[in-house]
Amino acid sequence: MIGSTLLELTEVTVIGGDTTIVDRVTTTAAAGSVIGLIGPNGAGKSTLLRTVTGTVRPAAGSVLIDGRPIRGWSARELARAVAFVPQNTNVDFGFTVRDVVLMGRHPHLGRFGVEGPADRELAEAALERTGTARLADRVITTLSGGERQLVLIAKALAQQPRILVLDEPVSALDLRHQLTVLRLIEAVAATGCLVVVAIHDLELAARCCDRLLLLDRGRLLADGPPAEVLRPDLIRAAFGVEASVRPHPDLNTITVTALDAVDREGELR
Ligand SMILES: Nc1ncnc2c1ncn2[C@@H]1O[C@H](COP(=O)(O)OP(=O)(O)OP(=O)(O)O)[C@@H](O)[C@H]1O
Repeated sequence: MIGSTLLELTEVTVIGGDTTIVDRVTTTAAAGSVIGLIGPNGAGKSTLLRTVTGTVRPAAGSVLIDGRPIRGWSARELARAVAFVPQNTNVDFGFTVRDVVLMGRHPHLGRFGVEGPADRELAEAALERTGTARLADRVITTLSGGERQLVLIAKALAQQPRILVLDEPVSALDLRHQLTVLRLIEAVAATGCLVVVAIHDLELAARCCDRLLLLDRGRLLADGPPAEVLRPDLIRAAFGVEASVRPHPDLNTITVTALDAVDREGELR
């Protein structure tokens, strides 16, 4: 169930070199909802996600969690509230999968940093939920890209965050594992967690997100339910493609098919 506002971005602006990477983005997101971040390569999706995880500091604007600016939060406080699954799954050399998932518990451990039985149980549960329990004793560097992606999702689940931030979580996954992650996202949101996910697959985005934010060259071009954002004119303006957008024949969702590349400097700007 969608709850009250948990995350508020106000006029968030990020500058890199002499480029404005994120340009005055304002939005809010409620606990228990799934927010999808879509847009072309280089639109600023990862950068915007990293303003929520606190790893990128906006040049202007504010990021609030629970009404409090995260600028003043300690790294540990932030890590308790926000879990991040990055796009490039660089992993810690030599650790087993179980060790990596247990690391998700670190922000919650006491002064001596020792995991207890409850932490181990949460890690095992996260391994089960992501279908990675059979890999638990493997060294993470020996896993395939998709397996690694699932393990990092397991680590984030073990963290029990209030906000789960995922950057392209299904990019390396086969159809079945994409569904696994889709269901996990739904299940995590049902527990009251806010899920913010950057995703290129517009059909998956439509299926799993309550709301989509369409970013284009750092600017928020649209913010609303999937059916309102995945319109041919908006897709043309952001992605530079003519697209066919149709109701799905079997499911209560929509299909998006790119037909032709067109000039991106379209009618919307
Ligand atoms: N430190 C920086 N200095 C200059 N430009 C940067 C810097 N960091 C990122 N950029 C640029 O900002 C733009 C947005 O990058 P970002 O990774 O946020 O995009 P994205 O929407 O996640 O893209 P993709 O879909 O390709 O992952 C890119 O053009 C990138 O090259």
